[in-house]
Amino acid sequence: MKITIFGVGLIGGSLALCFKDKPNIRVVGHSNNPKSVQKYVDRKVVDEATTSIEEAALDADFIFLCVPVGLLEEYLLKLSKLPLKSDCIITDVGSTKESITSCAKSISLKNGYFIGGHPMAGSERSGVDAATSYLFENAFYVLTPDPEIPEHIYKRLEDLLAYTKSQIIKVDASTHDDIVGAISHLPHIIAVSLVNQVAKYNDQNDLYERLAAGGFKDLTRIASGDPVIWRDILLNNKKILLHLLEDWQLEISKFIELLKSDDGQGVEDQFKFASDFRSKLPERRKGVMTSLFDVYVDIKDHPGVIGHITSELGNRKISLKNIEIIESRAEVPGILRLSFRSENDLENAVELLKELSYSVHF
Ligand SMILES: NC(=O)c1ccc[n+]([C@@H]2O[C@H](COP(=O)([O-])OP(=O)(O)OC[C@H]3O[C@@H](n4cnc5c(N)ncnc54)[C@H](O)[C@@H]3O)[C@@H](O)[C@H]2O)c1
Ligand SMILES: O=C(O)C(=O)C[C@]1(C(=O)O)C=C[C@@H](O)C=C1
Repeated sequence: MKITIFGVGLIGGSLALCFKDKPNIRVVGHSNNPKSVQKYVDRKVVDEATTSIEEAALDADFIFLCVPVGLLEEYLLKLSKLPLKSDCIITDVGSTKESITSCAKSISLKNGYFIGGHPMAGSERSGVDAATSYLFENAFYVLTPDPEIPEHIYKRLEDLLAYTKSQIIKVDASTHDDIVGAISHLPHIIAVSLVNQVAKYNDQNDLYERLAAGGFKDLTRIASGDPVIWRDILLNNKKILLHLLEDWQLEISKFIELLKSDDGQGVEDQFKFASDFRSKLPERRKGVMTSLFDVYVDIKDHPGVIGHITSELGNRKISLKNIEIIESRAEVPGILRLSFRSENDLENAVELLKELSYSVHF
């Protein structure tokens, strides 16, 4: 089976890694740039790579379009003019679904079928170097098949995506764009605006930058997303985003009023409502930066404490996926976030840390 990936970046590269070395699968990457083609092969992200669209598409059983949203339709049009393998499935990973699914409906693919897709996992990083086979694990993977897509074709794509260990969910394209506009695109705009607001104050006094800590960093991680990727997403979902931004202005105005009128109860109510809603969100829909299997450990500020924890874990053959110092200031206890790849590793680590009298929480 041949799987072709156009755009072997964060998402395309991660998909390639999910499929590579699986039985009877050959993964082929495409790039316009001969140096990138060589890099994909050298890094073993794909089995083969080419700069020729025709060669990449020829005989492919599945084609994944993983380029920026603004290029998806162009690629689909090019593919529609090529002789595709019978029953070839073309899918995309774009963060918006309405325009590409309408485009697919308006053109006829020779022998092929188009099914829109969007893995709800990612990161602020981009490019093939950020790709990982774990990216989609436990995340939702949205598919937006046209009602006319035969069930057995849809099933073929669903079966292949099992390699991503994601959870497939079928949603219609326009509902997808409404919801993802609110839970992904709007937050990216807010994060960027907030960072830019603070950057202006920082021009006058760089203490802003130096004091920016947990809250600011947590809220603004996504402001580091790739500018071209986000330009395309926001312009493509402009209609929905303009409504959402108007609603956002109302939310902000609410706070202006509450503060102007010293309405402490109103402020409390806003926080309480938000906290109640947030606590109901599913525990884990992870990107590469978060994990289902995390534990937080309180650590005292003395030399060797991190080494002690990691070597004790190593002695018990518990492998760490990631380690992060959340807070570390002289004389003040800090917090260590330890991430594991499996529930079993997490449980063993927690047992060990408790034995060693560390205070752990989740
Ligand atoms: N970043 C995320 O968190 C995320 C999550 C889900 C879906 N997506 C979607 O996935 C797609 C890819 O995003 P990404 O984050 O992997 O970006 P990326 O920048 O890591 O990868 C984009 C790929 O497209 C290629 N590309 C860029 N411009 C090109 C051009 N002009 N011609 C040919 N190829 C070109 C790049 O070489 C790269 O391989 C986008 O449609 C995005 O909306 C992104
Ligand atoms: O985790 C992140 O950094 C992301 O931005 C991932 C994220 C999101 O907003 O949740 C970004 C874009 C996608 O299309 C899907 C997922």
